[in-house]
Amino acid sequence: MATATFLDILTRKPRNIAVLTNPDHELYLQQSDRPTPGPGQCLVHVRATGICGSDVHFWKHGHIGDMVVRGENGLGHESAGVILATGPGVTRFQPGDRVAIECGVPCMKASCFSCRTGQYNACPEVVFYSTPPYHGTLRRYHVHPEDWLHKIPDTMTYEEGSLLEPLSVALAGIDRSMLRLGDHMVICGAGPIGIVTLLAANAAGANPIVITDINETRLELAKKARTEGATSFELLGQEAKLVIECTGVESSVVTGIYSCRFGGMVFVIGCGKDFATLPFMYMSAKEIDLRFQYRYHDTYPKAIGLVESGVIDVKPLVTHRFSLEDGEMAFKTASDPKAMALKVQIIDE
Ligand SMILES: NC(=O)c1ccc[n+]([C@@H]2O[C@H](COP(=O)([O-])OP(=O)(O)OC[C@H]3O[C@@H](n4cnc5c(N)ncnc54)[C@H](O)[C@@H]3O)[C@@H](O)[C@H]2O)c1
Ligand SMILES: OC[C@H](O)C(O)[C@@H](O)CO
Ligand SMILES: [Zn+2]
Ligand SMILES: [Zn+2]
Repeated sequence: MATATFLDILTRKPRNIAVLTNPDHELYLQQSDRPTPGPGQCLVHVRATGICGSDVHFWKHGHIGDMVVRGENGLGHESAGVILATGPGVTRFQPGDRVAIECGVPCMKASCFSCRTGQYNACPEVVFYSTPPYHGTLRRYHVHPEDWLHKIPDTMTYEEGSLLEPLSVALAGIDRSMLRLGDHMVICGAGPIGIVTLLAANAAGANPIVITDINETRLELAKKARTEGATSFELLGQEAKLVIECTGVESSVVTGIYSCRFGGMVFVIGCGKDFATLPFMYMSAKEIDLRFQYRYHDTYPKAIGLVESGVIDVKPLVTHRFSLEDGEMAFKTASDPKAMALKVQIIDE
């Protein structure tokens, strides 16, 4: 069965295709040869990839902070697929296994403080696929170290597998924000990160939850995506104990700060400008904590369990689907507010 899958796909689709950008802000498809898995690596046929706000940002703006697009750069880091072949020494996987790809591959050396202490998202040598200078996983064939692949159950779709990545961001944020049952909460921004944070915060017991956006459609999508049981969706009734900021836009961060109660916390997931002006002394007089999230560590197993058990339903996030060949159109849709997209997926059958 697995061998048939392998031969079938390679015969039908012998060439690798990827979606790339470059320092001139162009977006294009590029063909290349199918890679061969080396020791400890698996060859994955990437079946579903979601477009992240960061992918659009690298394309349109050429950088996020000091991560700069300096050459041709493949996009995409929210991917799931099926293993077609394994390299020498691979022990945990075999062809036919369905996997989610964790795109940050840290060094894991004992001499690396971040890796040694479990905060591998801070590894200075991390290869994060799609962050320059590393190509992304928005490609047909991708080789990946087996250690950073996560088996997904047969009941989980590839799309859900790819959504484990933004869910990982939200889970890491919820964890570090120390959200507690019954916390009054505001989420700024109803993009995919804001909505998946809404789903996770709802599951974690925040109540009530208010979500903001400047785009009505996004707020409607947030309402649709919320799970049964989320209450008091529109009225907080008092200042927030916790604000999770999912836009990175300065004015939104400031609004978040003014929504906070004495001793509350503004937890920033969104990526914004290099410098921001904040109401410094207001925060001081109200003892408002400001914390940040940078990617995630050790979230995939938890995310798989939450989706598999139905505690978090990520499916409503997907609004548009395109083939890999239509990758350019997929990015235009993801970045055009008139398209009213939330999560755009690129699918390769
Ligand atoms: N920290 C991390 O590790 C991490 C990981 C993934 C994504 N991100 C960042 O998280 C952010 C959200 O990602 P996304 O994919 O949801 O992006 P997105 O652009 O799809 O969503 C952002 C939303 O914010 C809304 N918005 C803009 N200005 C606003 C304002 N002033 N008030 C309220 N809402 C406003 C937009 O209308 C949009 O719906 C991005 O900045 C992304 O780069 C950070
Ligand atoms: O989901 C992961 C994020 O998009 C990336 O960390 C990005 O913000 C920078 O590379
Ligand atoms: Zn991302
Ligand atoms: Zn390291």
